[in-house]
Amino acid sequence: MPKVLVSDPIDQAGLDILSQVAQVDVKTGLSNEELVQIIPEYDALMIRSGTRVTQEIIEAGNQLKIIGRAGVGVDNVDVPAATRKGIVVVNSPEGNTIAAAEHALAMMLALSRYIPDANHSVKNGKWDRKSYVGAEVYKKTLGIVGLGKIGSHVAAAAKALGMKLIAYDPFISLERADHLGCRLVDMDLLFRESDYITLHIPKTSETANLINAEALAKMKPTVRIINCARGGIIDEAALAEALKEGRIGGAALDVYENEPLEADSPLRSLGKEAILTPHLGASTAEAQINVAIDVAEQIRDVLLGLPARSAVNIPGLYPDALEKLRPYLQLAENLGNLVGQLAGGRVELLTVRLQGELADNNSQPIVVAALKGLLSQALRERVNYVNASIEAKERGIRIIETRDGSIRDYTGSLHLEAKGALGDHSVTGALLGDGEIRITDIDEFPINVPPTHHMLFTRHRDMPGIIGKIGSLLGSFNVNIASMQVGRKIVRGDAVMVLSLDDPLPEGILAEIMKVPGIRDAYTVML
Ligand SMILES: NC(=O)C1=CN([C@@H]2O[C@H](COP(=O)(O)OP(=O)(O)OC[C@H]3O[C@@H](n4cnc5c(N)ncnc54)[C@H](O)[C@@H]3O)[C@@H](O)[C@H]2O)C=CC1
Ligand SMILES: O=C(O)C(=O)COP(=O)(O)O
Repeated sequence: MPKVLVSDPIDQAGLDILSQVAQVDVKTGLSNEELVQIIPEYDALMIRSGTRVTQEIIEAGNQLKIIGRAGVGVDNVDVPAATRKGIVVVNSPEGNTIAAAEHALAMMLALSRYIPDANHSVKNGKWDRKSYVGAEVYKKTLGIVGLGKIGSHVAAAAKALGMKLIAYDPFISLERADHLGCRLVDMDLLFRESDYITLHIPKTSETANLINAEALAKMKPTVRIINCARGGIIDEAALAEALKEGRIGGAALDVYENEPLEADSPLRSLGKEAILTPHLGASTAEAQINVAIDVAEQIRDVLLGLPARSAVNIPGLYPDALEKLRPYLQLAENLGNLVGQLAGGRVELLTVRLQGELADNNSQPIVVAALKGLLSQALRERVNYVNASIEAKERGIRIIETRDGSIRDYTGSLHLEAKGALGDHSVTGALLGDGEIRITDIDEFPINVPPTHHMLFTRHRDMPGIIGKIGSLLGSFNVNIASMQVGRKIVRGDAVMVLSLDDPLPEGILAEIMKVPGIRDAYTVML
């Protein structure tokens, strides 16, 4: 039974799903060293924001197939390291959207009315109404940085509160912003015009320190900033200083550069103009059930050999597309494997041509599948859909993708050409109506054979007796032939022979085949 390590608190609903297919160990609060020590025995790791999955942990995880982040942000996972090692990283892109958006809205209103401090003072026996005269959000300008899932939900609610909305997000369309009632502006203008600024962007190298001293200096002295996105997007020291000096109106933070927040952080000593929560954006019962189920299902599926629906490091493999392309991915993998062997390894150029109805599809998964096949001789099970592109890049394999929808011999077919140690070789394959795969062309010789585990290819002169000789030679080595096909362009010209074999070819037989008069070349291929 596979083993799953759950290293952060996860709702029982997720653990129940994992338990159907794996031994589940919940061990929270482990140090990096402890994780490095125990990770080799696990097939999957399930986390939230509390576990930092470092390169060291990933490298030690020799059994690891999947890292599941029960939430959105994967900035605590070294995704490039996982990709290189062929480990799928999945998250739950929508499971906690509402929770995070509602937390940001709660922070905005609480900040405007000093609710945490007012509450604290009443509980401490006071009745102070003078100190807590707040501000209304109605008709104020809310600047939303990041108009994705959470930002959009915040926008809809803020609209209902009567706020004016402006947004900065270089990756969304004017139409989308318009639809949300938001005016798209540049970042500078957002900083200058906003009465409230709320952040809903991922932490990346571009967004780190986005709100620094320089940005703070552009803002209104009354601006209130809400960060329920990620720590490190705001320069905490600069923010604390601006608040202390009254250069901005307030800040509500849920996330911090270092979590837990340091005991001596200058943020902790701020007054009623600052609200701090301990990364509670996703902490609702509903969100925790959603993300736990979403990610546990994906871990279960990957452990069962099925694809994950929200992998962050498998390009282009979205569930709908995947379902449609699945038979073609198998075809691409078989053909990649075949052409790689025919080209004799050390492939420097792979041309992938999508033909017929296949030409209408996203080529990226097909190319990845072809590369996986191509590299599988060298890398065996170490290559998968996650790392095939990186491995190919590291080996300097150039890729050319083309499409030709007009080739309609079969509904959809795929043509691969590889330039390798043995020169240029090409293969074409198609899917038949019943989903069966056929190799339909090798080095431009038409054939029609299903791929099988053991295959023998020859290049020879089309002449009487050659097929019989090969047949009896294989028989003398006790190799059973499942099917045989000859492809030729002209009678008594050059030809190819493809044999599907039930048994592996024994040592030495290729040399014997090469001695048969008329044979120019012979290759064995294992798919
Ligand atoms: N506090 C908490 O507990 C939670 C925090 N989060 C954080 O919220 C973030 C956003 O989550 P979603 O809305 O679900 O993600 P999303 O992917 O739907 O939206 C992110 C938006 O940011 C935009 N963006 C990316 N780089 C940008 C840049 N440099 N400047 C401006 N916009 C940029 C993208 O175009 C996208 O529209 C997550 O990455 C995560 O870090 C998410 C859930 C809970
Ligand atoms: O989903 C996210 O990005 C979050 O920040 C939620 O973090 P958490 O799972 O509550 O530790």
